[in-house]
Amino acid sequence: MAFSLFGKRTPDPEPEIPAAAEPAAEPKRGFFDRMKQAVTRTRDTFTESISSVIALTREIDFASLDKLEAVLLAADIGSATTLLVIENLKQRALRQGIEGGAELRRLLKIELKAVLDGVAVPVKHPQMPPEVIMMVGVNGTGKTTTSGKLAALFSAQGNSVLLCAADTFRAAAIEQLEVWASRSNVPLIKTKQGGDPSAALYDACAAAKSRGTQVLIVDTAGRLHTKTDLMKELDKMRRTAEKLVPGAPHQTLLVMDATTGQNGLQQARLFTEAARVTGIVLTKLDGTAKGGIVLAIATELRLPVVYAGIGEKMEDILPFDSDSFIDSLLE
Ligand SMILES: Nc1nc2c(ncn2[C@@H]2O[C@H](COP(=O)(O)OP(=O)(O)OP(=O)(O)O)[C@@H](O)[C@H]2O)c(=O)[nH]1
Repeated sequence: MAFSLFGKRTPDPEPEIPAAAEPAAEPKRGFFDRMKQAVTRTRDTFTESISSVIALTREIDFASLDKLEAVLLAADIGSATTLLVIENLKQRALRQGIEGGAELRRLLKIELKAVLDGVAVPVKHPQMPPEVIMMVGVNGTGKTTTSGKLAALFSAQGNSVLLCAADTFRAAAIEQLEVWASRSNVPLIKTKQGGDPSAALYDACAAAKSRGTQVLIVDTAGRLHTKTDLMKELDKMRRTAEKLVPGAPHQTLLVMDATTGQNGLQQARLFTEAARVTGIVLTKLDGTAKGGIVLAIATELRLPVVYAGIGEKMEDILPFDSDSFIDSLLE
């Protein structure tokens, strides 16, 4: 993956936004290593709780699977996922037996991957640029940061990118996005605080079309108001975008904070009902033991996690991949 985007470094006008790493400061780690590092705390908790079952050398019986069920229920993977996985393992045990802990671990990995792969949806990229990506979600989940990181990532992959600051509710969000834009050398369209987000989006769509820009990333406001208001605002934005760009927004990414665990799911539901969400960006996967929420998202929201935020720096974003995630969780 091309993460070689840190040659240029602009001075930091806003100290609260962590600076991108210097090329020499971070050794180039592979994708898997970065995912593994990010889920360290989740893995530690998970491994510790299931170790007594996984360590068994005798054939796995229903009592062991009930024990596994109890520890999975206590983890953040959610009850629906747990019940599904345990039921499948019990069927398997009945049919052909499960030799011991090592075999159980292998089967558990297969089951958990199947949960994630069951909701993977291919993105419908537009035939003509721009591809419009709208970022939605509750305050503080990391929408602005993620918009900046994605702009840098897509641009490093050779795409022309435009950022749109449609979070006109919080003045600092516009300034924050400006910093990210200048860091990644990506142009930005904004309006003043309190302005109409749809007006900013209209200008951005028009600019992206006339400039032949490939990707337009739209940072929206994250305030949690009533579902009706939220729907109205997001609907208006969608209609505005579609007027100028057929099929826009092509992706609506809901940004969720992994540290909020199961609580975040409830708020996420509001957005999935109000905006036609196509995928999840799960931020702050680093430093939380609640990474198992990825599985609850799949079972309960029926949406794929498409990117994972693994830190505060510009390069701290990974395209999500179920194999790397589950292999990192259950080495
Ligand atoms: N550790 C870590 N911190 C993150 C990550 N993503 C975002 N953050 C931090 O989370 C905080 C909130 O991020 P913002 O991007 O301002 O959140 P927002 O959703 O745009 O907030 P509003 O504009 O109020 O809606 C910032 O301090 C970010 O640096 C991540 O993947 N890991």
